[in-house]
Parts: sequence; C-alpha cells; structure tokens
Amino acid sequence: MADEELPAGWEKRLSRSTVSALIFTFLKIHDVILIRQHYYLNVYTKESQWDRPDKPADPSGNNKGDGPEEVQCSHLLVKHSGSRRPSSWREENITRSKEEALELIKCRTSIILLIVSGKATFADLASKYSDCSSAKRGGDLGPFSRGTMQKPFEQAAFALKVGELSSPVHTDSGIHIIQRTA
Ligand SMILES: O=C(N[C@H](Cc1nc2ccccc2[nH]1)C(=O)O)c1cc2ccccc2s1
Repeated sequence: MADEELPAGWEKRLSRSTVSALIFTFLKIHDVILIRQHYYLNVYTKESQWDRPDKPADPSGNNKGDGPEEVQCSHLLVKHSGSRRPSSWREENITRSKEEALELIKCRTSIILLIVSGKATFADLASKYSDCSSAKRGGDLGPFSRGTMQKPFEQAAFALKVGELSSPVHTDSGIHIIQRTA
C-alpha cells in the first residue's frame, strides 16, 4: 500500500535506530547494525506509533481505539486462605479454600440473578457478602484508569460494557464478580 493510502491525519516517518553495537571479540570487529524503521505520526497530537494505522487520526489524541481511558466498577470479592490479606470486615481470619471460595461466589452469582429479577441490587449483595472494604460502599471502587488495579481485574473490568457483570475473576486478593457501572 502506498503512503497516499494512509488514513487521514497520519504521516509515515523514518526512524533511525542503532540496534546495537556488537563487538565480536574473536573477530575484533565492531559491527554496528543500523535499522531504518518506519513509524506513523498523528499530525494533530504528534503522538507516534509503530503499527500502520487503519483509521483516521483522532484529533483529540485520546481513546486510540483501545477502549475507555477510565471505568467505574463495583465488585463482590470472596477471599480465601491463599488471598493476599485473608481477613476482612466479615471474617477476621479467612480459612476457606480457593475451591470453597469459587463455590461460594458461584452461589452468590446465582443469588445475583435476583438482581436480574429486580429482587436485589449488586450493591445489596456486595455490601452483605463482599470481603473487600468497599463493601461499605456497596462494592463501589470509584473510577479508575489502567495500571491501578491488579491486571486480571483491570482486564476484566475494561472488557465489560456499562451494566455488565463479569464471570468470576481471580486475583491475589481472591475471587471477584465485577459490575461495570460507568
Ligand atoms: O484493595 C482494596 N481492598 C482489599 C481487597 C481488594 N483487592 C482488590 C483487587 C482489585 C480490585 C479491588 C480489590 N479489593 C481489601 O479490603 O483487602 C480496596 C478497597 C477499596 C475501597 C474503596 C475504593 C477502592 C478500594 S480498593
């Protein structure tokens, strides 16, 4: 594909990077390998990327198509003996196994179906059953961006649509059900 076919707002640039200076001691030769690589510049934001863009550059520069910058979630956490902090407002010393925790959260997931029937809200259940201190706020963790929560939690949260519930998510803290609220 020729350059002129680049989506609007992008320019193809050349990058010169010296990959490495390799010293072959037995050949006493310095071998500098010079690789010229292309990168793509968003002419509006001056942000650059290695991957060839497939859609017009976003003048605002945010939301590069990889989803929201920030989400808000509530969660219901069931801890187990292997949790990072096997203690909570509900239980000083949590000794249940991971398997027992998974059964428990599945059971509470079926209870969560009460939400669908309108007989309970996620906040009701989190405030009653979650082992996270956010239980006092109905499980609400407030808004957060990428890089602030444990990776498995972040990946699940950012994959949810607003209002959606996750399947059980395992982190070092225990097992979570996540609801994206914004
Ligand atoms: O890390 C927390 N609580 C831990 C358990 C825990 N571990 C988590 C890991 C990911 C997301 C939420 C999580 N909550 C605890 O109580 O042992 C947080 C509590 C609160 C309360 C309000 C807002 C944010 C947070 S994050």
